[in-house]
Amino acid sequence: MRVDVVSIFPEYFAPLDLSLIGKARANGTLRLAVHDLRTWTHDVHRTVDDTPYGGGPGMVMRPEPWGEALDALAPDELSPDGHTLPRLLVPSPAGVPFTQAMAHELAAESHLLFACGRYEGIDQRVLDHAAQRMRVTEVSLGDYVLFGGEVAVLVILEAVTRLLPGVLGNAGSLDEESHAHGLLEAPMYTKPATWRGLEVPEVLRSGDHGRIARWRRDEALTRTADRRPDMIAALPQEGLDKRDVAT
Ligand SMILES: N#Cc1c(-c2ccc3ccn(Cc4ccc(CN5CCCCC5)cc4)c3c2)n[nH]c1N
Repeated sequence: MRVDVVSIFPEYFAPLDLSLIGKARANGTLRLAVHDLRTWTHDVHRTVDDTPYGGGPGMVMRPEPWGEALDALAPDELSPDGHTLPRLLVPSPAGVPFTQAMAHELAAESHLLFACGRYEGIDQRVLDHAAQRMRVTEVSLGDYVLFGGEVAVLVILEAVTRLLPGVLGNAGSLDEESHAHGLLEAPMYTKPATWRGLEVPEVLRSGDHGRIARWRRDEALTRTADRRPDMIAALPQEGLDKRDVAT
C-alpha cells in the first residue's frame, strides 16, 4: 500500500518509523511518504492560511497550496505502473466516524492520500475540486476537538496498517480483538498465576478450551453490556439471546 500524507507539521509523523509500522515500511508492505504543505507555497513567508470569508474565529487554510499538492500527489495521468488515483482522506470534526469497518475498507485500497488540516480547517473548494476526480472522505475520530488532523492520521494509519497482510505476526489475534465480533474483548492475563494476592481466573489455567471459550464469550458480553450497550443493540439478532448478557 502506498500512503501520502500532507501536513504543515511533517515531524508529527516521526513515530511512524517505529515498531510494526516501521517494519512494514522497511519491508515494503507500506510505502509511506510525508510531505510539507509549504513545499507548494511561493511567497517569502510560505503562507498557508488566511481569514475566513463571512467572519468567525481563527484562520482557514488557503486553497492554492492544497490544490498544487493534490495535483502533484494525485496526477490525472496514469503512472507507468498503471497507478490509479488515490482515495483522499481528510480528518475533520465534521467527518464521518472512523470505525474498524472503515479501517478494513481502507486496508483494501492501493493508495491513500491524507490531507492534514490545521487552524479552523481547509477551504471547502479543495475537497470539492478533488471530489471531481477522486473519492474524498472527511473522517472524524470522535466527538471532541483536536488542534489538527495529524493525530487522526496517526490513529487511522495504525488501525489500517495492522490489517495489512504480514504486519501482525499472529493474524489470529485480529479475529479475537474488540470490534472484530461486535463485542469488546475479554480480560487478558499472563504469568504469574498470583500477583499481589490477585489470582488468574481458574478457568484460564484449566486447559479446558471449551470452558475457556465460553468464559471469554461471557466476559465479553458482560463488559460490552456494561461499557458499550450501543454495541449490544447493534449485534445481529440470530445467535444471541440478549438474556445471555449479564446485567
Ligand atoms: N479527525 C478529527 C478531529 C478533529 C480535527 C481534524 C482536523 C482538523 C483541522 C483543524 N482542526 C481544528 C479545528 C477545531 C475546531 C473546529 C470547529 N470550528 C468551530 C467554530 C467555527 C470554525 C470551526 C474546526 C477545526 C481539526 C480538528 N477534531 N476532532 C476530531 N475527531
